[in-house]
Amino acid sequence: MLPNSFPEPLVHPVVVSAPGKVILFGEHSVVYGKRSLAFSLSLRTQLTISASQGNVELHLPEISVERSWNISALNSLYEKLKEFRKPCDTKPVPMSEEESNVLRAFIGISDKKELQKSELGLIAFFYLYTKILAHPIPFSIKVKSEMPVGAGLGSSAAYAVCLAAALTRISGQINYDNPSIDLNKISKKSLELISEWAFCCEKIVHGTPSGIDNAICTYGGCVSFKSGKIDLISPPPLTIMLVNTRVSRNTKTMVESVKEKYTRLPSLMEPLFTSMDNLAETSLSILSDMKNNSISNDIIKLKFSQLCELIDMSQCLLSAIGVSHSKLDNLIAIAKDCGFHAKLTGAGGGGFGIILIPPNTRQQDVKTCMNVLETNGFDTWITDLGGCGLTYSTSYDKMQFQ
Ligand SMILES: Nc1ncnc2c1ncn2[C@@H]1O[C@H](COP(=O)(O)OP(=O)(O)OP(=O)(O)O)[C@@H](O)[C@H]1O
Ligand SMILES: C[C@@](O)(CCO)CC(=O)[O-]
Ligand SMILES: [Mg+2]
Repeated sequence: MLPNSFPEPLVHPVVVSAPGKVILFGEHSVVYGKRSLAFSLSLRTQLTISASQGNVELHLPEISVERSWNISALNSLYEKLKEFRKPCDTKPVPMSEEESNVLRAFIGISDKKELQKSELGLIAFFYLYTKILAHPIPFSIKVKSEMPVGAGLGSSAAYAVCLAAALTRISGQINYDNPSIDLNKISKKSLELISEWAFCCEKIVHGTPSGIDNAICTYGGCVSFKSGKIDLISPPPLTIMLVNTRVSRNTKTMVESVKEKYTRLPSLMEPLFTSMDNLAETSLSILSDMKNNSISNDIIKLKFSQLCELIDMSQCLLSAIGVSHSKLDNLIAIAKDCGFHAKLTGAGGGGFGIILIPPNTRQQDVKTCMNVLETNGFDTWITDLGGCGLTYSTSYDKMQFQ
C-alpha cells in the first residue's frame, strides 16, 4: 500500500495516551470477585502511530524492541491465523492456544514457558493487530512510558489501552463523537470496546486479570470494581507518595502464587479475601463522607485517620496472603517511623508501595520521610490521584484548533 492510500487517521499521526494506576484497596482479592478501588496517576504511557514506508515498525524502548516486518510476512501470518478464525471475527475475544502458537512462531519465540518482557509485549501487539485489522496495514508505532515496567503501576494495562485505542481508530471501529466540540470526548461505547480489547490483552500478560487495571487505565479518575462491574466515583482530592522498591517482579507470577495458596488453603484464604472486600467497601463510605461540603476540619482529620487505619490493615492482609517482600516491609516500617501509613500497590512481591499524605501534613515531615527512604535505596515521588483517562490527539486536530 502506498503512503497516499493510508487510512485517514494515518495521514496525520495519531497520539494516544493512557494513565498508570494505583490500587488503594483490593489487589488480588479482586481476582476472586471482591471489591477493589483504583485511581489513575499523572504518570502516563503515550503511543504515536504514523505512516511508514511499507513496513510495520515497532519502537518499544521500555522493553528494548526495535523491529520491523514487511507486509508480505504479515500476509502469510494472516493466512496462518485464518485457519483458527471465523471471517469478520473482529470482536474482543481472548487469544486461543492455537493463535498463541502461530504468533510465537512468527515472533521467533522458542518453546518455553516463561516469556520475557519483550516477547510478551510483542505477542500482545500482534494479537491486537491481527484481530482488530482485517488485513495488514503498514505503519510505525512508538511507545513511551513514564511508568517503570513491571512494578505495580499498571504499565501493561496502559500499554494495552493505547494499542487498542490506536488500532480501533485505524480500523475505523471507533471515531471521535464530534471532534469539533471536544477532542477527548470518546463515547462510552468506544471506551467499553477499548477496555474490552485491553482486557483480552491483559490475559496474555497476567493470565487471569480481574479487569480493574484496564478499566482504570481507560476511564481514569477513580474506579470501584467488583466482579467485572465498573463504577466511576468522584473521590475527594488525595495525595500519595509513590515509593519504588526497585525490586522487579511480574504480575502473572504473583497472581499464580496466590492461586496456589488459595487452592491449597481455601478455608484460610477466603476469609482474608472477605476482609479485603470489607476494607474496600468501608473505604468507599469514608471517601464519600469526606466529600460532604459542610464537614468540619476535625471530621476530615478523623476520616483520614480512619483511612490510614484501613491502609495498615490492607497491608497486613496482603502480607498474610504472601505478596509482600522484605523491601516493602522495610519501606512500610520507615513510613511508620516517620508517622505515615503505607502499603504495597498492584501485585506486590516488590514493585511500588504507596504512602498516604493527609491534607495539612507539614512539608518538612514529608521531606524528612522522602530523605530517609532515598537514603535507604528507594525512589520517591509525590503525586495527586485521579488524573484523566485515555486521550487522543492528532496533528490534524491541532491544525484545526490553532
Ligand atoms: N511501555 C511498554 N512497552 C511495551 N510493553 C510493555 C510496556 N509496558 C508494559 N509492557 C508489557 O507489560 C509487561 C509488564 O506487565 P506486568 O503486569 O507484569 O507489570 P505492571 O503492569 O507494570 O504491574 P501491575 O500489573 O501490578 O500494575 C511487560 O513484560 C511488557 O510485556
Ligand atoms: C494483582 C491484581 O489484583 C492487580 C494488579 O494490578 C491482578 C488483577 O486484578 O488482575
Ligand atoms: Mg500489569
